[in-house]
Amino acid sequence: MKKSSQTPTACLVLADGTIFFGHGFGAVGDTQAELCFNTAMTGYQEIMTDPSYAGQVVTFTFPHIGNVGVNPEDDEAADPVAAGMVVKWDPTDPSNWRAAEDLVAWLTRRGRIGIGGVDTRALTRAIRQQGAPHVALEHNPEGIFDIERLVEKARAFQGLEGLDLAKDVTCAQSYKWNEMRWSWPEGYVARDTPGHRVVAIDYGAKRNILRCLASAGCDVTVLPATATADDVMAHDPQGIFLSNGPGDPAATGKYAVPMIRDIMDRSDIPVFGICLGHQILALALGAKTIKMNHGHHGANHPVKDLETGKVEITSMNHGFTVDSQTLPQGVIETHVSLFDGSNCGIRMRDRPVFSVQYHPEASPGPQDSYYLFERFVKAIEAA
Ligand SMILES: NC(=O)CC[C@H](N)C(=O)O
Repeated sequence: MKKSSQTPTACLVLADGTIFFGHGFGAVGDTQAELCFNTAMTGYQEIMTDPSYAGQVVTFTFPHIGNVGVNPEDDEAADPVAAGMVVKWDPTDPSNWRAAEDLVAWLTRRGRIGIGGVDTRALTRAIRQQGAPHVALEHNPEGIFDIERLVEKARAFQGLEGLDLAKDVTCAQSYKWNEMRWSWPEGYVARDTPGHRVVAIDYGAKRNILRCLASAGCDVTVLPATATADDVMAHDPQGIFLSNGPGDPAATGKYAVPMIRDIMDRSDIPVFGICLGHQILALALGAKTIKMNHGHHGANHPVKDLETGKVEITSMNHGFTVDSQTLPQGVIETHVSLFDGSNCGIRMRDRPVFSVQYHPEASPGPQDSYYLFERFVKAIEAA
């Protein structure tokens, strides 16, 4: 482990005035955000580059962060999106054949702040008790902190409720996606088909989702979040995919929700949504979404498929949830979380339209849910 100085060089301040001092690493400066915790034991790079983490600082409950370094293949987006990271142990030097760079150099180069030496158990308990707090995080090698200013900064953070971040992280222009997965879950192979025309709406799409769609046999065209139904239909799609993404799903109510309603009024095209895409689809069908206390972020969340009785271990990252009490007639709840009973999947009774709250692309995480990509392709083939 790298030697760490005794003087605190970073400071995490919660809006209620609680202070955690630690060792700064990565970029120097400060940031304000909502604080969450992630329980995954692998995948810190994928987590930091998942666009759904915009506006959030991530506390890693697993202490070995930095041990496998970072590499260009594991980026889920062009740049890290999470505002910062909180860890228990200072990042170690990497020891892995895939490492192209060490985490600290990567964070510094890419402008993201880290704090090490934090009691992440105490912090995680605080997050569970208070609900995801608003925080300010500063890294200052001089070790001089204006705590009052940081408390004010934390309090001034608007919070994710009502915040539309999907339009900030979406692509500027449409593009084709051709890359496949690097490897396949047991029992699956890449489909060598001419490819079904799929339009993927990018609300902050993770690259591995697009890889999974391509690997399952989709010819993927990615469109920006604000694409209209006309823009989508101009591609003559056989399937429509709604991606994951950051912020409050209800805040996309002016563009994404009406676009999906419009598409469903005009056609019977199969629709598949993941995470934010799931929430936006639920809103379009007439349900409501609500903010959770501290959300679900990890790679170990058990989900029950209510139609088969099977339990999947899933990867999750969400702070909002679909209120299953508000699902309208004709929309079936297909999956629930075995942690808290919250909604994890829906489908329309009489149309090939379905979505899940969790991340079947498993990046990082278990591969149990890959079957959903195949289900989407089979729905396209049956349509
Ligand atoms: N991963 C996601 O797509 C997150 C969806 C949404 N921003 C939430 O936090 O619930």
